[in-house]
Amino acid sequence: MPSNGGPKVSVFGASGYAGALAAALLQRHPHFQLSAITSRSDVGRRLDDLYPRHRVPLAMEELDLDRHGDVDAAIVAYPHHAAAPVVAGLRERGVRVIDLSADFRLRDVPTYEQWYGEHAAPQLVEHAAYGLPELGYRERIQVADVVANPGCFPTAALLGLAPLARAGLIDDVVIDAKTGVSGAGRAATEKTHYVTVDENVAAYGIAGHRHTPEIEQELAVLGAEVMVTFVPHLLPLDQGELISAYVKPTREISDADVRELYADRYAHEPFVELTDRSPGVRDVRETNIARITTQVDARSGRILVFAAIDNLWKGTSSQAVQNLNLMFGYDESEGIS
Ligand SMILES: NC(=O)C1=CN([C@@H]2O[C@H](COP(=O)(O)OP(=O)(O)OC[C@H]3O[C@@H](n4cnc5c(N)ncnc54)[C@H](OP(=O)(O)O)[C@@H]3O)[C@@H](O)[C@H]2O)C=CC1
Ligand SMILES: CC(=O)N[C@@H](CCC(=O)OP(=O)(O)O)C(=O)O
Repeated sequence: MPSNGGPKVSVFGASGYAGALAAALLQRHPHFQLSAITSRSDVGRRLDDLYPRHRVPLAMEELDLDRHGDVDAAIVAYPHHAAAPVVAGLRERGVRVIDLSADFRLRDVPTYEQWYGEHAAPQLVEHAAYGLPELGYRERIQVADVVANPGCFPTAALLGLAPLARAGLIDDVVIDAKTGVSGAGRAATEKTHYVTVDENVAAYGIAGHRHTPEIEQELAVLGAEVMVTFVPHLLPLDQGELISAYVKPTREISDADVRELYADRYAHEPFVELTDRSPGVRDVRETNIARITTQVDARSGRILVFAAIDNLWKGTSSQAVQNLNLMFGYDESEGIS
């Protein structure tokens, strides 16, 4: 364990894909000290035994809020519902928290309960900052005690659509998304079984994926009050995510003007890459980068937007470290460039 004197951070749920990567990024971070990692089913097991490539030589411990809460910050990498009570316990101990689950992303508790069921810590919702810095949340994240790290699909979709939303250009939008299997977490199910996924591609969550209200909430904040059609597809990839968005614009706009809008909006964003080439998931693999391209379809007048991210990096764990950097006053690229 490094003792570089920087803020101490615990990672809860380190045996999962997101928690393990968060621990690995913190382990080699120039400022933070990875203090402890926890799990329920892998207590005593070293993380570099479970995930050798992450090279974190620490054993996972059983959660003890008093001991593991004696830190400056924590990353909670639990599933939704399980996260909220632990986030509340950490806040009672004064720990600043980044929650990777969906528990604090939706600002309206009834909307959360409609999509996820009963909320275990509704009193904390109004205190959470939405952890997508590029959407204009940097100042809120810097002072936040709870940061709700966005969902992976909302990260890609919102980064792809934000310039259009801010410009009042979205009349209607369909978001078609593709994801690798690691997005479903470590537990194997029929949906993620090799035999189901290999050589296959299929839509899921068709009747309404739970990321839909999160995307709508943030588009509305940016000025686009739209009902979104969002359909994800599962591909035989481990990591990576691509969204293809089809926007009916509120007014006619040229391809050059759309490109200029994006270039202006993202000119100073270290983690947004604009490209003329259709972005692929391999272009952003194991990076905190969102790679985006736009194209106006001259025939239909629709604006087409493509955005690729790595679901475990910008979609989750490296974005969490980006947020942690902001919360503790470091350059937001530290440890994730
Ligand atoms: N994978 C991805 O691409 C993304 C994930 N996220 C979110 O990040 C969080 C973690 O995801 P991911 O790592 O993929 O999931 P995993 O299923 O891989 O890991 C979940 C972790 O939480 C622990 N856990 C599971 N159930 C409970 C429980 N009831 N109480 C306490 N701990 C529990 C698990 O270990 P153990 O059972 O040993 O305790 C494990 O450490 C989730 O909220 C997910 O939605 C967000 C964006 C993208
Ligand atoms: C392949 C797969 O199942 N992916 C997940 C997305 C994971 C994620 O980003 O979302 P949360 O943090 O909101 O769980 C899903 O569609 O639910």
